[in-house]
Amino acid sequence: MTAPPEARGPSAPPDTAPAAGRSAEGLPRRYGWGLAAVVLLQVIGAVAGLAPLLAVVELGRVLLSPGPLDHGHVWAAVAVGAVGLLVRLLFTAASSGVGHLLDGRMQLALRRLLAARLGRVPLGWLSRRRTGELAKVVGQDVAAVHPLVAHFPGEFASAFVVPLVSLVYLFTVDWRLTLITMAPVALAVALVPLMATPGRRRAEEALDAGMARIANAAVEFVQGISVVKAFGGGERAHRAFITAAEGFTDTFLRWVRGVSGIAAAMMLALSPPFVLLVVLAGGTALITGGSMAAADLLPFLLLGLGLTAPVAALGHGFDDLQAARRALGRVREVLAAEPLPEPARPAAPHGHRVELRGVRFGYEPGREVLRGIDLVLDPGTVTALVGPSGSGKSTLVQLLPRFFDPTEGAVLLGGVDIRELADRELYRAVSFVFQDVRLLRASVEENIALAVPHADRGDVVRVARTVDLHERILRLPRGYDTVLGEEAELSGGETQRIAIARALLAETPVLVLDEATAFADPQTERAVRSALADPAGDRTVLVIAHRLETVADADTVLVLEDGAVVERGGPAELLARDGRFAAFWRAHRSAAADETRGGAPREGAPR
Ligand SMILES: Nc1ncnc2c1ncn2[C@@H]1O[C@H](COP(=O)(O)OP(=O)(O)OP(=O)(O)O)[C@@H](O)[C@H]1O
Repeated sequence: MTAPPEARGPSAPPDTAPAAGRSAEGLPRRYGWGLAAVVLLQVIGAVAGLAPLLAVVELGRVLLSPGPLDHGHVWAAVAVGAVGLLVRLLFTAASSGVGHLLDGRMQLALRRLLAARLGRVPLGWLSRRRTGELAKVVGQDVAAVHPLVAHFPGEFASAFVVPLVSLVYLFTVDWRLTLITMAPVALAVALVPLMATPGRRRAEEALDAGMARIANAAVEFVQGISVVKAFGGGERAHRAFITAAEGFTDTFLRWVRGVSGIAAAMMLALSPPFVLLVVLAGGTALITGGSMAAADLLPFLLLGLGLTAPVAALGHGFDDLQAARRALGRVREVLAAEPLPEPARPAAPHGHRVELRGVRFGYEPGREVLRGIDLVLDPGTVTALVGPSGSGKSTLVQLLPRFFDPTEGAVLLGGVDIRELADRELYRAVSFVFQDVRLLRASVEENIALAVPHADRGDVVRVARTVDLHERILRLPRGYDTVLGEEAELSGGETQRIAIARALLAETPVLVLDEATAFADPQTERAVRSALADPAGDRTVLVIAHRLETVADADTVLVLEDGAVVERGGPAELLARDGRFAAFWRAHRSAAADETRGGAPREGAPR
């Protein structure tokens, strides 16, 4: 199902519509005329480039011919040569200009397509991808189309047209020496298929994969460097990088071994000395045999070299071309990622009661992480989700903001399947604070007001006060205008509180929260509590609870085990039942007691 234009998010630029001709495949069609112009200009330039050579041939003929010098002929040849040179200069420059312009446009279009697609893929798809991997696709891989657009079409066309025109001319001079002159090119062309065997393609793919492994190992090493240093595991982390680099060396050597023989043979066949040798040997034989005039050798010497040069250039471009083809393959793979289906006719939710009906979900086929979840979250209630690590808590809460769609069953908001809601509608209703908070390289104010871009400063300050950040922000170099990540860095707890402030300012009726244990400072705990306490009293809250306080204050507790709800009810009721929840409670209470060195646990008893 594709979304009609009106169903797209407000931020989608108009050029990103996935309409016909706006796919990666549609790009060559969209820029077809431009590409044709690049080819035509290049061909005219290249053919005009033959004129100076022919002029030299003519001059040779005139100067070598017996009798008085025909000045008119000489000047005509010089003029033709000069004009040819000028035309060549102008046209190849124009071709290159248009090619680079097109290249810029196509790269922009591809990046827009990628941005549009990345904006529509499930959020969960993005969180599973490595950052380095996607950055490479959007950056380097898109840039790799450069030779494909700016250089290859023109070079490819002239590599055919120039030799063809030259050959036609040479045939008119002497067909036998023409055939001899063609021998080096024919030899080189015969070697081309050996450069594109499946084995070589595999070797090239292995080379790319090896490079990607190095990039990932480097990114991971740099990202985790602080942890690695702190735990003295520097060598271990280096090892991943070194292993990747060594693996790459082996792959590279295999690739070089496979290609070097063919490449050397091609270079030899196309090298000027070899071509000259062939032409001279053939020409001498014909001249001494008396079947060709000595002056006729000149065009073969001049144009013969011109036959091989474009083919040699093509050979160099071939590797770039292969690399571009593989890069485009990776771009296409991202573009082929299934977007979350959007409804053709978005429905409107009635209220903000959340319901999960028979929800099943697995990241991979055959391995279910959620196995039939039924639950109702009523407005004005806080539901705490507890359960052992890996039981599926994060997966479950991520279904509400549509990180993924359930494989079976449905998530309903206000009685409507969230798949039937427009994105905008869903994110107006549901906000989330998960552990992995990303701040934008933007001002503090913009970061807090992400969901409400036109919020006034007063509101931003109000939520910042609620999460205990106001004083801290005032201490930043430029207060609320400080650009995060550039002018100032925030701590983990402060980052969490920015995310909570963001959610509070959005005032969505549904809030999904993962209580981060990593940042359990008193201020962040207070911020979480203010997020859970709703003055208006009708917010629907689902929280992955790690602290007993949160559990104790919840209206309902759900105990999740192995993807299924094994217990549900009020905390006091569950405690009285002495089942899974009671065990969880006791375990956490003794942990909390240990933390306070045997003192009384901080958490109160369930209501
Ligand atoms: N992106 C993913 N791709 C594949 N499997 C995943 C992914 N995320 C989680 N899982 C798997 O799904 C199962 C449930 O994970 P989930 O993170 O939902 O559990 P959790 O209860 O939130 O755990 P924790 O409390 O440790 O965060 C685990 O077995 C996990 O390995």
